[in-house]
Amino acid sequence: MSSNEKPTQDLVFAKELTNEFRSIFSEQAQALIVELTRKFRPRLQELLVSRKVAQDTYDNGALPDFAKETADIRNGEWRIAAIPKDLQKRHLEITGPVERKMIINALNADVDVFMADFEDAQSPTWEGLIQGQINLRDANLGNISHTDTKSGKEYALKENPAMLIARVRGLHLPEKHLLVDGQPVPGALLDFILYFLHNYQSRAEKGSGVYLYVPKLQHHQEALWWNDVFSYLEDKLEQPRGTVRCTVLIETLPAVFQMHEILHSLRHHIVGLNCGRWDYIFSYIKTLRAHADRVLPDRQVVTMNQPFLSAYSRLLIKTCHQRGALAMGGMAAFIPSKDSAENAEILKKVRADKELEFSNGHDGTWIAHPGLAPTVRDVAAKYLGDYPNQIHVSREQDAEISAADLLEPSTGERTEEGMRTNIRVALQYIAAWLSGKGCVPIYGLMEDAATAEISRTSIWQWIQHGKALSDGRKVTKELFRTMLAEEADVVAQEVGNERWQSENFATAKTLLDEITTADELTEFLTLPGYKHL
Ligand SMILES: CC(=O)SCCNC(=O)CCNC(=O)[C@H](O)C(C)(C)COP(=O)(O)OP(=O)(O)OC[C@H]1O[C@@H](n2cnc3c(N)ncnc32)[C@H](O)[C@@H]1OP(=O)(O)O
Ligand SMILES: O=CC(=O)O
Ligand SMILES: [Mg+2]
Repeated sequence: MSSNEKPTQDLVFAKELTNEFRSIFSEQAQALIVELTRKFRPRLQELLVSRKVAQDTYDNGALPDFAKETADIRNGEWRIAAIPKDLQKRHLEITGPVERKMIINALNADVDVFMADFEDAQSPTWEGLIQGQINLRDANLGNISHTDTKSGKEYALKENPAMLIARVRGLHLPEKHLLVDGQPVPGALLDFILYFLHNYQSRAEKGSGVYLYVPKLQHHQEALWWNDVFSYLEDKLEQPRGTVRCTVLIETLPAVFQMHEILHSLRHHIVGLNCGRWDYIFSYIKTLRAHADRVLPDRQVVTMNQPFLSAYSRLLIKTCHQRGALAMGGMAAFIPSKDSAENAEILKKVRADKELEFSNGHDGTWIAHPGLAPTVRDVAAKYLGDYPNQIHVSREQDAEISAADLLEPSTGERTEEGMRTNIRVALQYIAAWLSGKGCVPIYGLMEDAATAEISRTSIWQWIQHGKALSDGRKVTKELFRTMLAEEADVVAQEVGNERWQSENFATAKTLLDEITTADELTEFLTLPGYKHL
């Protein structure tokens, strides 16, 4: 097949392609998008319906549990395919959106891996995503460079940059700018096809594969769908089985009960699981939305020390090591401060969080900012020394972790300050996301799609269950609306009138109001948000 661009009849672009974007949508790319969409979209649509069916059972009182039908897989003796050498050591991974400057900075940071994010850290604007594909193609070719238009600063790759792993979008997100047979192409499928097509050759020349993170799975059948997609494109492009190697984020509550099954479904393509703790907390709220006894307290107290989160991390490690897979830790949302005393406190908190992860048995972990690398490297070295990972450390002797442990209700207060902070954070994040920025610093923390989801669903859940704040006031729609008006004024003061007007704050306020006061929980804030992009 020629790789010259020639639009096919079956594929409709909502926007005219720029010359640069045409290099991404070659004739071959277009044909693959049509073929794989036709082949895999119907099954994906069924899987998304199954999510709703499962949620109905939880809304009717059932709790997630380990499935009887798959006990054989959980109890069987098997391991995933051997992990490629260049993926065995992942002590430290930095993450960030697929922006050109960030990619270069991340690949040059003192980390083992850069997770380039089409998901939580990336607002899915058409321009941002397709430019992101160009950026990652150039990064894998080793010829990425950038000049900052404001500062004039030049950016180029250092020798031996970090390993690049791309995270595709979640299965729920459509790509409305690209239609096949009149319907949007699944965003995740598009990200995968383009990333595979434009990078498999440069990766193979390095003796490496196409490495991915797969987010937000809710069922092992979804893992099987991905497995089939990977195999199909490998075969189509005559690449060996296992060219794609993925790490799956366990970041939904239903998925934690299916970790063996997910590893098994993807055993020829997977290398590990990751504790995506922020989406996991969001999913805990979402899945248990109807369960009044499991409503979470203030976001600030839902740390990895909460029993349900500790059980999740420990079970993930035990499961992975039993199957020869890496057990990756998650993101401490702290970012460095310019104030040295404040920064020392932040580093202390990051160190404590990472000590907990590595001492539990994680093989690596995430940071949001290069300034955290020395601290976390130090912790990794303490636990792993010269070992690439601690898969050899069996957790078989650890106590059983039960469904009850994974679902344990949390203790902690719901405070007025917690509620007001949730409102300000969600408002500012949604405004940033609508303006094309998927990850922003807010009040000293990294905020992205997953953390913002916790803020807004917490309030929704408090309203639905009529929970009381620590001062005795019941959380109602009226109380929320009063606070939203007040906190919007605070944010307007903080950001100034010009930014408030130009950066979608008014739209964000309306959207936050709608999704927080609706009686039906909005599945993802990015779905109604996407209508505005
Ligand atoms: C829940 C989850 O899914 S976690 C995964 C998704 N989230 C992420 O990926 C978060 C990634 N982190 C970030 O996006 C950023 O760190 C932010 C937005 C939180 C803060 O960024 P900034 O405000 O630019 O931070 P700051 O001004 O301190 O940056 C200093 C330098 O470090 C760079 N930097 C900061 N974070 C990163 C990063 N994650 N990767 C690469 N470079 C980075 C900046 O580009 C800047 O470079 P420059 O000096 O060349 O201009
Ligand atoms: O993707 C990571 C998370 O914590 O969510
Ligand atoms: Mg996530």
